[in-house]
Formats: sequence, C-alpha cells, structure tokens
Amino acid sequence: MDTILSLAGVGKTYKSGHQALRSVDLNIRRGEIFALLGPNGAGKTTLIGIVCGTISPTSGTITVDGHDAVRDYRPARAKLGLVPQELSTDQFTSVRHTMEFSRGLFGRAPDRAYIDQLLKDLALWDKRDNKLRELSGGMKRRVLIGKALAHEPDILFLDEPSAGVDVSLRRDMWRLIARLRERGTTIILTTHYIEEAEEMADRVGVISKGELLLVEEKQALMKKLGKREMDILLVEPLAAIPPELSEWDLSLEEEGHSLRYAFDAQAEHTGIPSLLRKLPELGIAFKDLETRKSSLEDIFVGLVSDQREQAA
Ligand SMILES: Nc1ncnc2c1ncn2[C@@H]1O[C@H](COP(=O)(O)OP(=O)(O)OP(=O)(O)O)[C@@H](O)[C@H]1O
Repeated sequence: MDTILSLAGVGKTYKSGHQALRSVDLNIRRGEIFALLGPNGAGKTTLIGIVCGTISPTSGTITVDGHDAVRDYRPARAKLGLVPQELSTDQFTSVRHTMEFSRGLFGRAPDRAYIDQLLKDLALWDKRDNKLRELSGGMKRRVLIGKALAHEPDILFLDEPSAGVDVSLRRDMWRLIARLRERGTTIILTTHYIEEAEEMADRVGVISKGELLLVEEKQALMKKLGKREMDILLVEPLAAIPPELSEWDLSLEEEGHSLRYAFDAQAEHTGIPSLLRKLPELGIAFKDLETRKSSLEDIFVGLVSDQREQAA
C-alpha cells in the first residue's frame, strides 16, 4: 500500500484534562478520498489540527509523505492544504490576493495561470477583485478552498465542508473534490453528514469520543454491517406487537399500520418466511411488503450507540 499520511499512537489531552484523542493509528493511501465520520466533539478537528501543526499532540507520531510532522514541520506542512470551518483572513484583501498570498506562504513561486484556473474552478472568477467582506457566506467558503489549494498540496483536508452550505454549493464542492481526486490529490474530509461520506468516500473511518472505532472500505462497510429492513403493511392497524412475535426484531410504525422487521441480510436464515407464515396464524392480514437496505447512517448510529452501551 502506498501510504501518504500515517498516524501512529496519536493522542491529545487538552490542558483542561479532556482527552480528545486516544491513541489513534491511521494510514491514508495516496490518492484516496477518506471520510472521517463522527458526531460533535468526537475529535475530528483535533485530529486535523494535529496533522496540520496547529495543535501539538500529547503522544504519537505523524508522518506526511516521509516527513515527521513535528520535527520536519515545514516540508510536511507544505504537502497539506487545510480548508477550515471558518474564514479568518483579512476581510479587506481581494479574493485573488488572498490566494496568491497563501501560495507565497509555502514558498511557491507565483503562478498566475494556476490561480486563474483555480478561481474559475471555484466559480470565483467574477469576484476575483472583490474584497472578502463583500462576498456571501457561500463564496467565502469557496475562497477557503481556493486558499487551501493555492500552493498545490498533495493532501487536502476539508473540515466539515458541508456545514452551513446550500445544496448547489455542496454539489459544486463534490464535483471539485472528484476533479481533484482525478488529478491525484488525496482528500480527507470530516463530516457528520453521512450522505457526504456515502457519496464521496473510498474509505470511511468512524470516530467517537476520541477513539477510531473502525476504518473500512465504504462498500465493504455497508455490506458487512448493513442491515435490511422490511415493512409489512397491515390491513388493520395493531395497537401492540403480540407476544407470539417476540422472537423477531419488530417495531410498529405508521401508527400501527406497518410492522417493521430489521434483519441481517448476510444471515443464512433471515426469519422472513417463518414470520410471514406466523402472521396469518395470528389473524394479522397484510397487503404489501417493502424491503430496503439500511444506509451508512443507520450503520453509524448503530456503532456509536453500541459504544455508548459498552461505556454505560
Ligand atoms: N482547546 C481545547 N481545550 C479543551 N478541550 C477542547 C479544546 N478543543 C477541543 N476540545 C474538546 O475536545 C473534544 C473534541 O473536539 P473537536 O473539536 O476535535 O471535535 P469534532 O469532532 O471536530 O467536533 P465538531 O463536529 O463539533 O466540530 C470536544 O469535547 C471539545 O470540547
């Protein structure tokens, strides 16, 4: 495997005593899109900050394309582009100047053609000479991406790229990410929008309470952990699930008009035939069946709640 970024035993305890990361091991492959998925406060921003050098780790090592991110900070940092959650640049500079300045910070020679192309890719061409304070929130987000890409980094971090972003900008961003990937840029995005991980990522890491719970190929994750659900639409509503059905994992939905059965699609015996035989025996008539795969969202919620149960 061609690893471009490697974290080994990375931990962070803030001065407050809060342990935001617990010994994280993670290898990012060159050219992949990796989604780090976790609820609020999971440690995603802390992890990005540590890799990008804005937060110092309490333990562990980070290697960016062969460079130690702490000892060898400059060359390591030059490989990284970070799109933070918020813009903290001088509001009185122009869009173009902000990007050119960012490029210069990393010691890259000016390249007007590259910046022009970036402005066009980000649909900022018409605004290139406007001051940042004259831009809408969505445009500012585009500027953040432009700033992060100005020095042509090999690895791009996007911290919550969809937070507070409208649908059209989100689509534009997804398109841009796909294009960057085609050019070989490695992309790591943090998100709590499952949709985003599902749409974009090659691999998904789930983080909760500072712990990386798992890292999997997205497809494999969905297949392995994916449950299926079947809704049985009833002719007459039920007030409660009869005790005779307790061996199946059922819930009542739609005010009793639908019985939902959650089952493991990978299991040899799904329990469906026996359930469908049992219902008429109990005098429960049904008129239709619908099955569907659970999404990454269900998987994610399941994992995080398992962790909560274990901790309880
Ligand atoms: N400077 C700090 N001092 C003390 N605790 C901090 C500090 N920064 C973050 N934390 C705590 O560390 C934990 C992880 O925070 P972090 O910002 O990394 O989470 P996150 O996964 O990015 O969350 P979100 O999705 O809300 O951005 C949180 O409990 C947070 O309160």
